[in-house]
Amino acid sequence: MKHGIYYAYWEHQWKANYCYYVDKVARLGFDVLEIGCGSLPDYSKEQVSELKKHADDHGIILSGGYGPTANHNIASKDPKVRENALDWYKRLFEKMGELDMRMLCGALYAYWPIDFSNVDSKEEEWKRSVEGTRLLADAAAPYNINLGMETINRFEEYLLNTADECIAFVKEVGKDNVKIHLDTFHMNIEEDDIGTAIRKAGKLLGHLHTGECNRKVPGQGRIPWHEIGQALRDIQYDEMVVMEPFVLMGGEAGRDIKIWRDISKGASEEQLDRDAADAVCFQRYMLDWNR
Ligand SMILES: O=C(CO)[C@H](O)[C@H](O)[C@H](O)CO
Ligand SMILES: [Mn+2]
Repeated sequence: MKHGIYYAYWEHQWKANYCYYVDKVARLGFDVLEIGCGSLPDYSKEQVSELKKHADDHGIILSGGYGPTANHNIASKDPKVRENALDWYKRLFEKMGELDMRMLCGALYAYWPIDFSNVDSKEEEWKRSVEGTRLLADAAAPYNINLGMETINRFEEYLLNTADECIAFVKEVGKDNVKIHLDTFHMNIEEDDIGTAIRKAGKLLGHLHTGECNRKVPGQGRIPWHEIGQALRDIQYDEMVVMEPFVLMGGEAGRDIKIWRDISKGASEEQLDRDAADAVCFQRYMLDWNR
């Protein structure tokens, strides 16, 4: 099991200087840095090799998170949008390949966060999404990239809210590199039983996000970590576990994640760093059955 953190814990925008965060997370005791992929297709050769060198020098694995914008919606009603989205993802996969990135996760089956004033019937959306995801999977396969279909709560998404829905979706897509991606924050809202949801996902679970009920770092809240650790052991989960805390107001991230108060309580960067370092120790202890 590899333990990671999403860079946006420290940031307000959906892009950043990832070299800075490679250095930081290595120092704090992580194995993985998850980066926001929105800017990657436009990276120059120099930017790619600088980031790759940082990651290699620090022994950090990079994974990719992406909340697709509406114009990158692979399930859009508009065929032109779907076509442009696929082209954009192809450019992304090329850059991810150069960076040795093997996981792209998020609401890749549609876009995020959803504008609920403009939704199609779930059945129609599902059909287009299955087709679009198959195309994405074929484009990602030559680079050995797995795609994590993130199961997201009802206030942000409407296609995949529960592990059951994600299991059905992934099975229908039927591509080896399309995996289930669960997130403890979303599961806390939607699942009857978090352990059961993980066990049902079983070998199809390809990625896991962690965070408390209010998106603080793991260990500062009331998510049932023992139950999750037991379930991960039951399915012998051996992929990445990436914490995704969000505690800062403002910017694109504050708006999309809906942070309307300073959850960090004015924490300095040093304090955020200490909390992350404590959280990765906690997460290894609670979840890593193979440690
Ligand atoms: O949990 C999430 C949204 O609530 C997602 O993992 C990411 O925050 C999103 O894809 C943006 O990167
Ligand atoms: Mn998540």
